[in-house]
Amino acid sequence: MLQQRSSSLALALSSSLRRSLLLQTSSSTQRCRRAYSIHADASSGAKIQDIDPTKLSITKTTTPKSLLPPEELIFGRNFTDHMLSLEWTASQGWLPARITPYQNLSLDPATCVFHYAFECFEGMKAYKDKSGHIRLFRPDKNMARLNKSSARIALPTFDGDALIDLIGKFVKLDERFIPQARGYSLYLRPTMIGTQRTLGVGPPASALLFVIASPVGPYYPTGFKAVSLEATDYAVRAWPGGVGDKKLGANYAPCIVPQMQAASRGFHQNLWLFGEEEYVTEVGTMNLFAAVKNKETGQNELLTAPLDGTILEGVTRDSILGLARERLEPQGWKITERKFTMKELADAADEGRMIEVFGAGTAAVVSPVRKISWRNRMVECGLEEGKEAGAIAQQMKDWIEGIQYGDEDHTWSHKVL
Ligand SMILES: Cc1ncc(COP(=O)(O)O)c(C=O)c1O
Repeated sequence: MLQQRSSSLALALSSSLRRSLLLQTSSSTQRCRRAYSIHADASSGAKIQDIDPTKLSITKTTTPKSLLPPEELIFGRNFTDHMLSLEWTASQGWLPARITPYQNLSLDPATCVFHYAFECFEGMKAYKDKSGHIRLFRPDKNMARLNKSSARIALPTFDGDALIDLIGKFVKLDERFIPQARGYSLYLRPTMIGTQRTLGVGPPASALLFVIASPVGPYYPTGFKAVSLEATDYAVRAWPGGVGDKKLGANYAPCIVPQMQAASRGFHQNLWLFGEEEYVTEVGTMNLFAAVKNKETGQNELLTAPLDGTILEGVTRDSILGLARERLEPQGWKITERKFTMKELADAADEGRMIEVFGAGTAAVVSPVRKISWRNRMVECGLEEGKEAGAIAQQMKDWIEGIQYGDEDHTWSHKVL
């Protein structure tokens, strides 16, 4: 029945978009410029529309889904009743947004997203606070990152505040899917794809931005479980001048085989190193933090790799750095964004200077690391026997969740009105 419903509701691209797909538009260079500078075109008087939230149309589902018991929620498997969609064409800009029942997309097999990976996405969450209000966590950061990602692959940019407004309306409509309990949230997946029907390699003249939502439970339902990592030295995820700092789907598929290889040897995730120096970069879908005692000064130092283009600019990473500078620095901690090597971590472990290591990302907030396999040895990451998290990881999770769930009033928490 589900299948029947999906196919009968297959999302047809609007007739205006179809028309524009048929039009042979101006030269690739011109289209590329438009994709990168949509706002400039709008301000110069051309009829290129940015997103206008007031033009939203809503078609509600006639077959609402039943809610799963919260303990049965599995990340990314179940979705809410509706989805938000916006089409873009090079000639018109952003067409009015639509909230419709959650449904299949119907795309020609020649659509450029299938051939040349014109796809970028975001991962963010909506939370219910104690008073029942919906809150988004730093959605402006996700909008800025999506704009950077889309611009890099010649997809259109957009007004981030306007999309936050629309996402708020979408989340409000599907609000019953957000359980009002600590640890639960609604995972939001804004996604943009190139929809031009062509095998020609060039900037897409049309795009689709859609947002779907999946209710999720706590990442660690029974408390933290520290993970073990395998440092990958035979493959690289990203390189200087590349696109590792953009959230492109094309960055993720090539990471699965090294991840599977690490899993086959009993590790939860692989840790991406870079270069002959074996700089520590990031893990799967998380940035990495290490707390060590500085060799020269003996000062406690919280380290993470710098934003040099080879790691994703994580919202959680930025939040941890902000909170650490505000709340740990006054306690004597040094907070550092710099390149550091796997050898430095191994030396810290060998010399009793390792305090703790943890991953940071939207899914888990923080993920404590017990050990890292590197060059046929195991680097222990400072967790005491029987402990699953260090004090800094625990403190960061508490601070960030306190803001996400509205226990602490903070400018990072965006209340959906
Ligand atoms: C490669 C990668 N690094 C880091 C992160 C963490 O980013 P954020 O904190 O914005 O979720 C993610 C998750 O989106 C990711 O996919």
